[in-house]
Amino acid sequence: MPLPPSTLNQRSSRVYSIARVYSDACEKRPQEYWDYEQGVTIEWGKISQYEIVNKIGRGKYSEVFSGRCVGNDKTCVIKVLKPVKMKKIYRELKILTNLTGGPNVVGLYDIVQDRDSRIPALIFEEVKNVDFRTLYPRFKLADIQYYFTQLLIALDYCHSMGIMHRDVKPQNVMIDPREKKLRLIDWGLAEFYHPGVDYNVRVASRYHKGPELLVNLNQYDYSLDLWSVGCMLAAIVFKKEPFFKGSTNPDQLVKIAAVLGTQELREYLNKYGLPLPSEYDNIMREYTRKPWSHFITPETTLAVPEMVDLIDHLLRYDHQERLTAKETMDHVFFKTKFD
Ligand SMILES: Nc1ncnc2c1ncn2[C@@H]1O[C@H](COP(=O)(O)OP(=O)(O)OP(=O)(O)O)[C@@H](O)[C@H]1O
Repeated sequence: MPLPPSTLNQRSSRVYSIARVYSDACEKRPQEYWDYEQGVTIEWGKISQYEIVNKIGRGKYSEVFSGRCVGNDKTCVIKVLKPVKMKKIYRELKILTNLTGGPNVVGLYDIVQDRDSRIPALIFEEVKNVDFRTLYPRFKLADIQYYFTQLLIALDYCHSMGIMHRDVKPQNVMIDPREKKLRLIDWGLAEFYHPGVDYNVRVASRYHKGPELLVNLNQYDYSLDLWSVGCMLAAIVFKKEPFFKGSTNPDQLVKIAAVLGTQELREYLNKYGLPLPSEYDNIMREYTRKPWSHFITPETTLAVPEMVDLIDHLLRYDHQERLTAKETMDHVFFKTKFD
């Protein structure tokens, strides 16, 4: 039985931006692949198979525990979802089932449901993560090359599968340095990309939000994730965590404009025929673009020219100008040997 038409791939009446790569990744796959509106068929596992060991995290949308699988005594992570719209739960499940097994994507072992509350819990592989505030300050250029290649492999994979992560930030990149293992987690805000569709700009976490989200440019795409990668790299290299530290969402764009320039922001908006939202009327100032050398100090030994050039090609207002995940991996920074 064919599925009824979906609202998820309905194009806007004015299409002004389309992804430079993988724009047809969903359209070329069957509707069952991306349509989570009609509900998804879930093969529920047995909750009795898992035991909670202790609490390891609390997010906006979940409580996360380390756990044990009774059957094979393997450790796992149990993410108990908070009650949100079923549509959001279906989306996370559909995306995870499509991506699990992909390179550096956190592995989904099982989906179980509490008998009484019927609240779903997701069972994941556990990563022995070292907090980024401890790990990143110790990174040498070779470590950045290695771990960011792993992150870009995960991103290029999900983009090629028609999925934007939309919440890339250090807290969602689990790294086990002993095993040299990196896994991209938290697919709760991820979404399928369809060309010409207007997306909600209330995604990602403030410090890693791309300018497109802050100016209400709804036709964004995979390139949003590359802005967030640029923010992560700039924070590590210029020893400024986070690199853009806005106190509110509008202030986040002000912090970006103070580096990339206000005239350059206007040129970006003009290209796509969008106004600067009125919420900026009283807070945006005329900033001139700062050269990257402004952030170089005796401590920023990681800021070699290849690295600075890479950051420059990621932290671009214009989402269409940013390097894609693949282009980033091909950048000279990743081809240079550092010791
Ligand atoms: N597979 C895993 N291995 C190790 N730790 C994990 C794993 N999954 C989640 N965590 C921990 O739990 C925290 C919350 O998980 P997750 O980001 O998936 O939940 P969330 O409710 O969507 O969070 P947020 O509100 O930050 O988006 C993570 O930041 C991490 O510290």
